[in-house]
Amino acid sequence: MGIIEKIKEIEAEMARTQKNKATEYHLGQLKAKIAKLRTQLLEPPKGSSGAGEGFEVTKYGHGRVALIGFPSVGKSTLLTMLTGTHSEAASYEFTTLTCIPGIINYNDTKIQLLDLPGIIEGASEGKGRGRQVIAVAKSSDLVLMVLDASKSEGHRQILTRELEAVGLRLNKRPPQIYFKKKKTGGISFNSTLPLTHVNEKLCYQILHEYKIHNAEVLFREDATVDDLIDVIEGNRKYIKCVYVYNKIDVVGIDDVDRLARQPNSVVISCNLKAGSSFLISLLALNLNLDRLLAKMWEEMGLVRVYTKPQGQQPDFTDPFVLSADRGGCTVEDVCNHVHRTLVKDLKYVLVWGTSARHYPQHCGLGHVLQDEDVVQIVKKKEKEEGGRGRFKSHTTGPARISDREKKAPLKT
Ligand SMILES: Nc1nc2c(ncn2[C@@H]2O[C@H](COP(=O)(O)OP(=O)(O)OP(=O)(O)O)[C@@H](O)[C@H]2O)c(=O)[nH]1
Ligand SMILES: [K+]
Ligand SMILES: [Mg+2]
Repeated sequence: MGIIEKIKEIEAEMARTQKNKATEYHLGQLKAKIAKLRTQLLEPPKGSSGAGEGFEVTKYGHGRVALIGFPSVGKSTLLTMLTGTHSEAASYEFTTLTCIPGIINYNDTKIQLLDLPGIIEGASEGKGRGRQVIAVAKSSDLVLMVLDASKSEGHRQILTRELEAVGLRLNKRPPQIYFKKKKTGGISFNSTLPLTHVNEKLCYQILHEYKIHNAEVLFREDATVDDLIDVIEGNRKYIKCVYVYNKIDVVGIDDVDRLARQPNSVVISCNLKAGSSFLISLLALNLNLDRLLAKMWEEMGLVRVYTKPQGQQPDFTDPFVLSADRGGCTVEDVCNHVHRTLVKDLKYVLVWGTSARHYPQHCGLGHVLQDEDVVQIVKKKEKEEGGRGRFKSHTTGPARISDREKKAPLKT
């Protein structure tokens, strides 16, 4: 029996089993069995890179965004409109067969946008090009789930299920469960609060299913069995998702209004034909793509940091772009962007902007920067070479670092 058949069989058994106190252990065990099989399913066939032909696109720019959706919802049309890169669009399904990259220039940053083939129900089991598409989604910083505003709302749930089945978790944070495998000592199970979904026995049973007999488990929130399995599997990818309802030109204003009010959603139209009603043309004058870009930017959480040479204005067209998800946003991270060895030469930085308590603030390596902050990097050498004098002219406070900072020079 193949893996998919095994999953189907267990799913059928779960559907048959009534949910109650007496069956919760059995159901938990079945969930763990399915999770293990799904992980097996994800392992690339021996000898392949896993990506698949036409899907190996090099990362480019400051972040990667993937367009995921059913066929013919308008993914390619949207890519062409946002990036200027042409991706074939047509009224038949599966027009796009590979991964097509484009670049969005936004707020002085470059964001890689990837057009992908449509995926269908069963994609997680390998239907269509589902597996390749999902692998690309996993490599992204943000997923734009493109939906057809005129089609069933169930599509959003079906797609979410497909992505969840392969370990993607949309707009969720990792469960607050500490889990560590041990060599000996048995299983220690603790929680910092009363649990309503999982107890010690259920936890043991799940771990037993994974043949784990020595481990430390600490629940820091009232997590579920599924959360526990996610933590044990350890291969889940937590990724942000914006739901993009396209083709609002073909639905009524009430539907547009309802969809636009859903969390993490943006309504757009890529196809404003001459025949559209006056109201819709007004509403879609700019097709709401600017709103989509703004939402995308907000969700990516990119942090632009401008460096200011002494005695000069910063170059506001050329930021260093950092991200908490990709490498971090501290002064140290900026230094590493500027030059590999800068950290060891750094004395401190002066910071202007929203992360600073006063302007400029003296900061060390650990200081966390915010979008549009300006930094001036002061190196140790500059002082010895008489740089301190020049530097002095830019500070409002004393240009001397305090004795405390001398002892722990790079900590704030
Ligand atoms: N009415 C309307 N039609 C649209 C809109 N956006 C795209 N279309 C049309 O929808 C059809 C499918 O568009 P595509 O861009 O090929 O869709 P896709 O999601 O890339 O499709 P696949 O690559 O086949 O998965 C085309 O005929 C587009 O012209 C829109 O906002 N409104
Ligand atoms: K199409
Ligand atoms: Mg397409």
